[in-house]
Amino acid sequence: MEAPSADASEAPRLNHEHLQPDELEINAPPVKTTQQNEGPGGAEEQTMRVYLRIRPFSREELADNQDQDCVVIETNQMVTLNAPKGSATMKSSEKGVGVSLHKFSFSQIFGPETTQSELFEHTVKSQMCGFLDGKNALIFSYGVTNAGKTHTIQGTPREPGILPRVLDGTFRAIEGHQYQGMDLKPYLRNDAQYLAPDQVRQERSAKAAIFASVKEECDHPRPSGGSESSSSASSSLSSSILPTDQSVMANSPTEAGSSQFAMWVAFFEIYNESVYDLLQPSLCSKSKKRASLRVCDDGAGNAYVKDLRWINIHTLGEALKLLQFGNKNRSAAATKMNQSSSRRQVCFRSHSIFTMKLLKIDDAEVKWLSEFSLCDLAGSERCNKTKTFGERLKEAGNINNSLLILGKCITALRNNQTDRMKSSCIPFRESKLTKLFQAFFCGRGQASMIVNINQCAATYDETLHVMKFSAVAKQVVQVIPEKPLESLAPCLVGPDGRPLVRNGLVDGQALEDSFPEEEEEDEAEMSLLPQNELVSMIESLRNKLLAERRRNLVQEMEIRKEMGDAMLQQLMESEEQRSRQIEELKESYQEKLENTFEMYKNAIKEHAYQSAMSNLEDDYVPFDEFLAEQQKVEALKRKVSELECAGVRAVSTPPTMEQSCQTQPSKAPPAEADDRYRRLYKEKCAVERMCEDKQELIVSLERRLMELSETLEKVRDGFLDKSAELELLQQKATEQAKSLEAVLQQNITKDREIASLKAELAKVSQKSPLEPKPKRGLLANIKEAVTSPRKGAAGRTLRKTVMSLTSADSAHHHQKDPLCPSEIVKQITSISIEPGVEVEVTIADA
Ligand SMILES: Nc1ncnc2c1ncn2[C@@H]1O[C@H](COP(=O)(O)OP(=O)(O)OP(=O)(O)O)[C@@H](O)[C@H]1O
Repeated sequence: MEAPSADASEAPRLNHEHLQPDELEINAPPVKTTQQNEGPGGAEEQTMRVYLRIRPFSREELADNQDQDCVVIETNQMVTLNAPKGSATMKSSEKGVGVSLHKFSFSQIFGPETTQSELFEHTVKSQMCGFLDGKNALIFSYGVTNAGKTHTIQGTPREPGILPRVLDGTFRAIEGHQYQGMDLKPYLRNDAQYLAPDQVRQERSAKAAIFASVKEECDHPRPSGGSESSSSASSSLSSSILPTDQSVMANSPTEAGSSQFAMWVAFFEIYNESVYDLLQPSLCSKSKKRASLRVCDDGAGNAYVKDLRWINIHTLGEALKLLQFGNKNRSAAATKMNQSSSRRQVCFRSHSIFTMKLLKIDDAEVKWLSEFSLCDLAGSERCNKTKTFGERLKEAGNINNSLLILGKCITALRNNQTDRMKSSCIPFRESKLTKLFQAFFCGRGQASMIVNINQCAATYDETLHVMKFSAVAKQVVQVIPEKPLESLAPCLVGPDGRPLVRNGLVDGQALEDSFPEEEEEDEAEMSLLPQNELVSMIESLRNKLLAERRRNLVQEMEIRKEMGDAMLQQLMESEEQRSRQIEELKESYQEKLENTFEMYKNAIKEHAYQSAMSNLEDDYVPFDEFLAEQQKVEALKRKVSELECAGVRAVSTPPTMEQSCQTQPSKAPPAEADDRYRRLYKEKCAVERMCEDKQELIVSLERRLMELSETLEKVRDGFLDKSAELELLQQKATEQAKSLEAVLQQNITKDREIASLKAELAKVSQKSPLEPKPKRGLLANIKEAVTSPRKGAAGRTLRKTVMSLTSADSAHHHQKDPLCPSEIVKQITSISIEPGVEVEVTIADA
């Protein structure tokens, strides 16, 4: 194992001591990475080729800060994975469980800059050459959703993937040697069937129907749910491959001579553990329910898909049309893998398998038949991370289950090979996928795997899981027999051992009769056995059944646990969301309440002011006027006193004013003085009258002033009363807000209790899953808490909504604005409120 880099070893969590023995074993470079050993009988022994392809970051991912150096390519065979902060791996390593750095070795690593052509040259091309020489090959792409599996297998019109390149290479190699008849067709898994003329006609019309519907699609394109296929795909694909891959020309089948080649293809998917033909013309309409196909045994231990449609093709264009047709039928879904992104993208939810069969025909005799399958596995994903539910959860469960079984098979194969003493059963038959690929793992052909990963920090844990899986796969040793090719020629024998091939051709009807379906064949074989053997067989079958059931139970538990976890997570999240909503509601209610009180306060103040002003209006004397009157009085008083003084000075022995007025003068004054005296006396009397008038006016004004002061006093008292009432209302509102808060607190406590009960429920459901009970909406609870009358205070609380006030009492006023403050004030003042009676006012939301 390569030593970690200096930087890595300095980091506290990255040293070797933290590496688990498991990891050390996984990361150990395989003994037979590139070398091939000679097996018994000249068989070729080699480890399974496992390639790693790292896809480049998308612009969105870079913007989302997904580039955290999680994947570091050390050499072209060694890669290091560094756990990013926040990943489950990092969290476990921080707790001292596991490590944050993992190293993995591969047959070859292809970085983000690798082109499709380079990938093809260094991975699949050798297998394609083997295919042209009669060898079987299987390529499967494995990785999490959105890791680039489909891009690797199919590619785009501008960057064709390995499948179009294999097709292109094959057609170039057999160019000029194509078998034009359609009467020799693949049959079962390894054999060929001779077709009668009417069967040939059926084949031709089936093919024509598919191409017609593809043409229709091209003429009336509709939004594609899958890959980037388009009407121009075939031509652009073809033109983009042709100039680059000239080297393929050199790989024409060995000793082609006068031999001819027929190419047949099939395209199917495994979705929710059911096999569906993707080349069924009726499928495109999607109106009919799809018929699932059976996986049967051909009698020689090879699984095949019964009734699968095989189409004879002669050009790359035809092949690409079929690919395009099949892609439209694939089960896909829109996913949001990137947590922070709202962009959804279509991802395939099934394993798709495109199989090519090449028949080498010499003098109307099938010399050999080779098979090349490309399997685009559905993306493995964590249900709880991607928030899958319903149908998606079922799909994810099936995908994860079939990948789990694939992993089990590979692990069992590796274990059996490393410790031949402990040969354990390999569970190929537990899933359709492994059942179909079993032959490849047992030496029927070369299998290789392309592991696709992205470098996103968000999917680090899943990527690590994929890498661990591939590390095990890489240690599987494949034994491929080096038999002469002729011995692999299609051949069938019946139960009596007689070959069914006549003149190199297979009699289809005889085959149908001789090889019933799997179950029937088992029965037939068993009936030939003696009774005691049958009993022991039954016993062993029963044991197997029990073991199988146990395994299934464990698997079911695992799946249930994962589903339970996902549901629990979802529930917790919805609880969190609800608590947030409650908080928001609480805040908005409080704000509304405060606004309402502010409005009331202002309205009451205004009302008090208005009423004070209207009282004042009646008795109002402008201040200037009042001052002017007072000044006049003062002036008059001054004049009186001046006149008095003047009178005293004018009369030498002046009588008192009273004497002068009431008695006759005792001595007659001289005439001049008498006149003057009289005049003065008159003036004095006039002034006195004026003084009296003014005095009266002053008195009356003073009285008015007193009255005004009293009125002002009253108004002030009224205002103080209103303020006191307002204070009371405010206190009431505060109490109400507190009680609302208490109710909300109770609700939150109840929600917490519910959450803890759910957690318990989830735990219990791991043992015995229960249906989750429907819950009462929290909003309903809040509404009820808010609207239900408080007990105890019922007798003292007058409830009246402004809405009802406005509608019942003054419906004709302010119809469009029920919360008009002046209207509210009027309504309030129209209610006579007894002292000590609380008024609770609820503002109904307009
Ligand atoms: N090597 C690459 N270079 C450029 N773009 C790539 C590469 N690999 C993948 N992509 C892009 O990444 C996106 C996801 O790729 P793709 O659909 O092949 O993923 P997938 O693993 O097949 O996903 P799923 O399993 O969900 O179907 C596509 O937009 C594809 O074009």
